[in-house]
Amino acid sequence: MTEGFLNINSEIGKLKAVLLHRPGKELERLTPQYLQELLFDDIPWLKKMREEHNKFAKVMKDRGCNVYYYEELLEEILVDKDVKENFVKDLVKNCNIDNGEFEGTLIQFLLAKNSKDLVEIAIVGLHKKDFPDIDRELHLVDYIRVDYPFYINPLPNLYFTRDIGATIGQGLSINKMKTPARDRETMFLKYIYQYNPLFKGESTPLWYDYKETHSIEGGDILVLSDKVVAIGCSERTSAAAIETISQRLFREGNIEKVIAVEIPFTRAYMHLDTVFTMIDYDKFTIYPGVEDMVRAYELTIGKTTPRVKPKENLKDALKTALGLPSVAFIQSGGGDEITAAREQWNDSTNTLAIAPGVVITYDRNEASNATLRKNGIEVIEIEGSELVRGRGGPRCMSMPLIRE
Ligand SMILES: NC(=[NH2+])NCCC[C@H](N)C(=O)O
Repeated sequence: MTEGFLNINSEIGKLKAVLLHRPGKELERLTPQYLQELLFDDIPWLKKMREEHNKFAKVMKDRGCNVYYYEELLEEILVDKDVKENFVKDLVKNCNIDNGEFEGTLIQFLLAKNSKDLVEIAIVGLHKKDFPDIDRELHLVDYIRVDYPFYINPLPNLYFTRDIGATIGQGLSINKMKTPARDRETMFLKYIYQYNPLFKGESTPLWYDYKETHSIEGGDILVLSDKVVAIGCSERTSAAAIETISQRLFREGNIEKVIAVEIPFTRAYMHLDTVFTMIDYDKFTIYPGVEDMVRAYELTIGKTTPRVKPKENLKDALKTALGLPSVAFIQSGGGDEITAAREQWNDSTNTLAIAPGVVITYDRNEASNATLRKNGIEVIEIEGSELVRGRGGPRCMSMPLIRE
């Protein structure tokens, strides 16, 4: 088997390649009416957001990391006629048009676009007013959805590339998202995985597929070492998915232990990485508000499903699984309850380690950043006034592909 491209054996090894998506016009399709459905709490200002995102990418590039863009990888594969045809059909199928005749018209409309424009529509969406006014017989569904603005929904959450897929070892998990708002994002990743030569499909094991039943999202997946993965059991990631992926990692990969971390099922803590991230070999940052609420379970290989052993607490579970004499939990928020809660909402604990003890964070989380520095961590701050409005930080906005 040829060497694959992907390689992630830790959360903290020097970051060499990462997958991002630069926020685009899909963000300008957010309106108050559809905020909740599209998983936003506020409407960002795109121009500023893109500036912030460019700086985020630059910080990583300056430290020797290759930055790949989702939209570019997708564009590259769509120059192939057959891939494009399948892609367009899948795209339209995903839109629940419920009108076979119109579906055909839409497919022809999209096939006539070049790769760049097609990717743009696939991400930004297709507003009804951007579709040529054709004479067609209206079906019941057209009357019923007359007020709904889109034929193809926008994907404003795509810049949170973390959640869509997760590199574990040399393989990839193409995640099954919990909500329809993000479904299509993972379908795109599957196309990239299958057809972009970068991913060398045949030498990259697939740990999970977006077509499976139970949801799992990348914000819950933390690769702690070449043998240990932590997976949050959360509002977004189900216990059943954790069992399925764990058993595969044990059987077909090098992973020996999975620590399932049960966190409260609520929007503020949607994924494990919104309250807990790894920042050095033996250091983690954690939101103090959840420390007593999380429960940890150790999963190891079983006959058909993994064996599950409840652990005393998270710290203990990490210490034994990683074989460390001790692990340090650095509490976010600088010791004040109100500050900690406010900064957690603004992703203070969603740090992205780009090397052991070196993390990228939002500058706005002043108290949490100061605490990290006091604990010997190098903190690289980026501005995130607009980026944060989608409820995600540097970790959510990045999907690591290669770490040293
Ligand atoms: N890994 C993360 N914490 N991602 C945050 C994703 C935020 C996004 N608006 C969502 O609700 O899906």
